[in-house]
Formats: sequence, structure tokens, C-alpha cells
Amino acid sequence: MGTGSSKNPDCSSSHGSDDREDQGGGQLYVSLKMEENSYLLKSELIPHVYGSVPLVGSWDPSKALAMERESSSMWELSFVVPPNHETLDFKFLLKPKYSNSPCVVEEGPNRLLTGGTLQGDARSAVFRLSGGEVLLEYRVFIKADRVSPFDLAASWRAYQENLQPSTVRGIPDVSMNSVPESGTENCSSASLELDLEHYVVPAPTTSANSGLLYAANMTETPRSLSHANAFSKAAGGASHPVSIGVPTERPATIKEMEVIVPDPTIVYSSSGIVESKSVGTLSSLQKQDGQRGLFVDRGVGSPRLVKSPSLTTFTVDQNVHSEAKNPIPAAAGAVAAAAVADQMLGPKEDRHLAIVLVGLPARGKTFTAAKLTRYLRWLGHDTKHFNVGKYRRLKLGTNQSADFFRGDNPEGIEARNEVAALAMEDMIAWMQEGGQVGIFDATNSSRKRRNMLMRMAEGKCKIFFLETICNDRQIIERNIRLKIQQSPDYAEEPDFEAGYWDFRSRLDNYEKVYETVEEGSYIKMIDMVSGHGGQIQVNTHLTPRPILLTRHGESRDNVRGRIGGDSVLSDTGEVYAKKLANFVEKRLKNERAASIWTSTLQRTILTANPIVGFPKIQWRALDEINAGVCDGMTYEEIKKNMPDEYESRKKDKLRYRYPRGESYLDVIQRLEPVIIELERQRAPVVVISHQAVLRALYAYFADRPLKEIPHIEVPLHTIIEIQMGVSGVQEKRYKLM
Ligand SMILES: O=P(O)(O)OC[C@H]1O[C@@](CO)(OP(=O)(O)O)[C@@H](O)[C@@H]1O
Repeated sequence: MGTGSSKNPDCSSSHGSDDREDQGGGQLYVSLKMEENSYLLKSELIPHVYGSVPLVGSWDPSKALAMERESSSMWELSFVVPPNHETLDFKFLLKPKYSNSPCVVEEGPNRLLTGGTLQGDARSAVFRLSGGEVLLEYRVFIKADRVSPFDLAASWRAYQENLQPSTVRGIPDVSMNSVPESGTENCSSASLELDLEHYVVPAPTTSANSGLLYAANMTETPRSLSHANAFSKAAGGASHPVSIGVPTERPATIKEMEVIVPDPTIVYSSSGIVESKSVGTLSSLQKQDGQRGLFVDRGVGSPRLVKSPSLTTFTVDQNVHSEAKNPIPAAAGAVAAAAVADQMLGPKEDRHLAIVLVGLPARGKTFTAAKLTRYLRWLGHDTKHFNVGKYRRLKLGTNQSADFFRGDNPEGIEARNEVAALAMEDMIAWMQEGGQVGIFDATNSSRKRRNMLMRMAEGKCKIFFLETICNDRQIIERNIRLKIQQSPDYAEEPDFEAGYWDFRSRLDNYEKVYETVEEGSYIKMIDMVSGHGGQIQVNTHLTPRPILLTRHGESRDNVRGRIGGDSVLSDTGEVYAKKLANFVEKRLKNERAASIWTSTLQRTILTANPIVGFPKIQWRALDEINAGVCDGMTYEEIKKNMPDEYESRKKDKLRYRYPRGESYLDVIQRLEPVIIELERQRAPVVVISHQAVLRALYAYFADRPLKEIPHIEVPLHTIIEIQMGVSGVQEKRYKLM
């Protein structure tokens, strides 16, 4: 996301020790303030900061950063730098906000900021106006605090949401160098500039950055509330449409979980074979933990599924599936439920499925629901996420105290049931219009509430419960803190502690009446402490890590315009391979582990060749779309010799299947194990693959609609960095050549 505000120094030189310092994580949050002493002289000129690094204009006054008025006499500018930032030389200047003249630079030498500390005295800033006759003086203050990535992310989100100063745990908004200067390079040398920011190119507007930040944001806008006019009325009695700009909500988080899935679609056998009927793939469970070097997967399945040796926590709901013998292999709730959904969508009359979340607050329900929604949509199921909290806030406002959630507060219970019923009605109405999978996101923590939902679903859709149980105090604590920072329920609570204790007491109220699911069909996701009891690790974790997607270097077939094939790299492609190795070395230099995934085709393997120091894994699932009888032809040749095929593909590129080859839909299906594995990885992964495959993978992370997949731009010699973490999914693109 480019939070770094100053250029990174060459860490291989004398800055090595700073590197170590940085490992504690976090950034330096620097706040510069100027106080006007000359009250008599209110100037139209706005204080700005300009200085030696691009963040502050590289000494170009027209690019100086404007300070914001904090109070009638105080001006403020805050920004974030790495703790080991290079020395920043800067000065204050005065100029109008939207013009560069007049422009008055402060008197005296440059100011120096090193390690977040201002060198020398924080002397006043003195400006000479009106030909030197008038002196304007400001007192200068500087403060630097180390802040955690969570706080930064929260602050940045607040900034993006509000586009105005907000305060998140006392941290005002962050100024960021979001579009660093980019440049292209034509030289044939394979080395890269030390500063990778040099290669950043803007991501497309529909990229992963565009709207994925708040999970509850993406949920359905309550239609029942707008239809029933249950919401706002203007003073004159005229009704207003329900505002879509409702307060937003961050997903709570789960660090890692075990999924216990009484899943009718996955057949388990003790031989370690897993068959997922949802995708028709058959893959062997293979254990290769700690493996280094080249591993060749000749099948399309996951090369790295970890099987649990323990059955102790495996719970099977007999209502759902009485034959399951083994716990499932590593798979997220999202994936398991996708398989369930697939199976349940068989007969025509059963083509609607409600997945009802169950769990105490701060157990990661919204996060799970958002992931499920994304995954099911990517698989092609029409899926919607209904968040009951959003309904509650729209109908009842955001300022409900903990008392509202008491189990012995009949009005509170009634109001909460009412909004839950409204959301369920909306969900069922949407299904009756053709919607397939509805994800119903609320605590649904009592049997009575769940009975109500089951009754409403009767004859209309299948229903199963997905319970998220988390007993890890640390994870819960972290989720609670995120909730206070990010939930609209506490947006108007300036006092973090007050919000914290209110939410704690809300949680107590829920805990007193919570009833775990024992009825109907259900899946339980039970927390898991890594390494305890041989439990399965699944992919629903939030360890921030980048996934780097790139096509192979240009191939000889690319040069000739031939599709498919298995040719080697062109000269340009070879240069890219070297540059990529250089890039990977720099980008991942601070990572303890990472892996390089390629297809089984030469052009990706050769592209990965110069990369050293990381294990490489070949996946057949990452091979390019199989062009069948057209393999090796140019598009022109296909048009000339097989005009009907050419036209059919043009008409429906997503569904078109090359004779004896594949369609994009086929590619998406075979990528399922890759997605599961990518989600599960805790370390960075570099995926070197092909145009069609990367379109499908990218679409999953960027949440792009199915129909767009065959047309997504995935240029050669460009790296798409996807950041997966608590703050959602973000994207950055580097163009190396
Ligand atoms: O679906 P379209 O747009 O044809 O793109 C897929 C094509 O991209 C190509 C290049 O044209 O992939 P690749 O990057 O592997 O070389 C073809 O091999 C492949 O058939």
C-alpha cells in the first residue's frame, strides 16, 4: 500500500542495524505542529512542509504538503515513516492552498529529521512577508511515536472512509505516498534499482484496492427496511430512501481454526485420498513439510495437504452425514462450505442454501462470511452476504449500549429478533428471485433464534449452521480491540476504554445465554492452537503475507503470437527472469520463508530458474489453459481456419471450451486446490504462471465478477502483489521492464 513515506536506504550497507530495529514491526508516526503566535496577523497563507524526499515534494514548492488546521491557532501535518528512515531535510513554507504564489520559505537553515527526532532545537519558524517588513512567527512542535500496523491500518481505513481527519485511538489520519513516482526501464541489464517503489505502476481502478476494506460494507443493503419505510423520514413526512452510506464494519478476526465438517460432498478414506465432488478432482494427501528444493506435482491437486492424525475433536452431525470417517484435510470453512453448497445445489427444487453463522461476538463471523461469499462467487454461485448488524444499525441506530444486548431485556431481544427476521426475509426474497447461496451473518446464539430462522427457511431453502468457536483469549482480545477501532457501533465513542468496557459487557451478556449448535445441519469451526493435539491447520488465518503473481518472461511463442505450446523464453524473457530474481531477493529479503510456485511448462520453470534460496513447487494446476486442437496456432490462424470456433470464443470466452481443450470455467475449477493452498500459506508465495490462469487467480483475490475473468489485464513482465492481512486484500503492481 506504500505506507513508507521516505525512500528506503540501502539496507545492505551501514543501515544493517536499523533493519534489525525494524523487525519489531510498526512504523514511526510523525506529527509536525505549528502554532501561530502572531494573532494579529491572520494570513491567507497556509503553512506547508517541503523537503528532500518525494513525500514532501523533493524541494519543489508546488509539491509541498499542506498542513491542516487543528485548532484556531494550531496547524498539523502527520505522516508515517519506517523507523529506519533516511534523514529528512525539510522546511516550512507559506503559500495559498491552490496556488504557488506568493510562496514564502521560512528563514534559517534546513530542519533535519532523523529516526523520528528533530535534530537541534525545535526553533520557531519565522517568515518574512511584505518585502521583509512583517515577521510572522510560529512555534514548532514535533512528536514521533511508534505505531503498530493495526493502528495504522485502522487509521488509514478511517481516512479512506471519511476523507477527513478522524481519530482512531488518538492517531490522526496518515498522509501516504500512495502513488509513488514510477518509471520504466529499457536497459537490458537484469539488475534493479534498490528502491522497488521505482517500479510501481498504478493498479487498474477495479483492483483489489477498490472496495474490499470493510467486510460488512460489502453486505447487502437492507431492502426490507427501504420498502417498509421503516427508516428515515424527513421533517415534512416525506420518506427518504435508505442511505447506502451506512456506517461500516470491519470483520472481526480469527487467527486460525479447525474446521469440523460433516460434509456430504467430501468422501474421506483412511488411505489419505480426498475426493471433492464439488470439483471432481482427486488428489493424494502428501506430506512434505519442511521440504526444500523442487517438488513436482504431476496431478492437478494440492501438493501440500496436511492430514490430521487425531480424531479426538472430530464431531459429526449424524443428521448430515453418518458415513464420514476422517476429519477433512486442510480446508477453510469457505472451501468446505463451497463443496456443501455445490452438493446441495443439485436437484432443482433445492437450489437455495442458507448458511447461517453462529457465534459469540468477536469470533470472526463477519470475516468468515465475507470469505465464504468471495469464494462461492468465484466458483460461480450467486451468493450474497446479509449482515444483521447492518440492519440493526439502520433501524435502531449505532448507539446501543451493552444493556440492549442483555438476555433479560425483552425489548432488546424483540428488537434484535425483528431485525434478524427482516434480514432473513430479504435473503429468502432474494433467493426466490433466483439467488443461490445466502450467508446470514449474526450471532444467532440461542436455540430459539435459530428455530425461528429454520421455520422461516422451511420449504424455501436448505439451511445449515456454521458455528465459529474461539477460546483463545489472546485472539478474542485482539478481535475486541479491532471491533472498538473499526465497528460503526463505536464510531462515536471517542474514549477507547469506555468502548472497550461496553463491548466486554455486551460480550458477557451474550455468553450468559449462548447455546452451542446441536440442532439441524451444522459445521463447527473450533479454534486451534498450532501444534496442539495434531489438529488440522486451515487457511482461515490472517497472518499478513504477500502473494506475488506474475506471468513467465516472454516466450518464443509469445513473440511469434502462438498460443499454448511449451516453448522456451525469448531473450527479453530471459532478462525478465533475471530481473524477477533480483526483485524477489529484495522484496522478500526480510521474510523467514517463502516459496516459488510455477506451472509444469518450461516458460515458467525457466523464469523461476534464477531465483535462489527458496523452495520451488511445480503445479500442473497452474499450467496455461489447454487450447486443445488450437494449441500452437496464432489467433489469426484460428480465425482463418476455424472461423466458427473463433466466433464462438469471441461470443462467450468464459464458457467456450477449445475442442479437446479447456474453457476458462474449467481452469477456475482446477485452480480450487491452488486457492486453498494459497489461503493456507503463512509465508509469501511467488506464483509464476500464465495469462489465463493468473486472470482466474487474480479474480479470486480482487473479487472480480466471473464474467470479467477472461478479459482481466495481466501484462507480461509485471508483478501483481496481493497483500492478504487484517486490513483485507490490497494490491500493488510493479512493472520491471
Ligand atoms: O484466453 P486468452 O486471452 O486467449 O489468453 C490465454 C493465452 O495466453 C497465452 C499467450 O497468448 O498465454 P501464455 O502467457 O502462457 O503464453 C496463450 O498461451 C494462451 O492461450
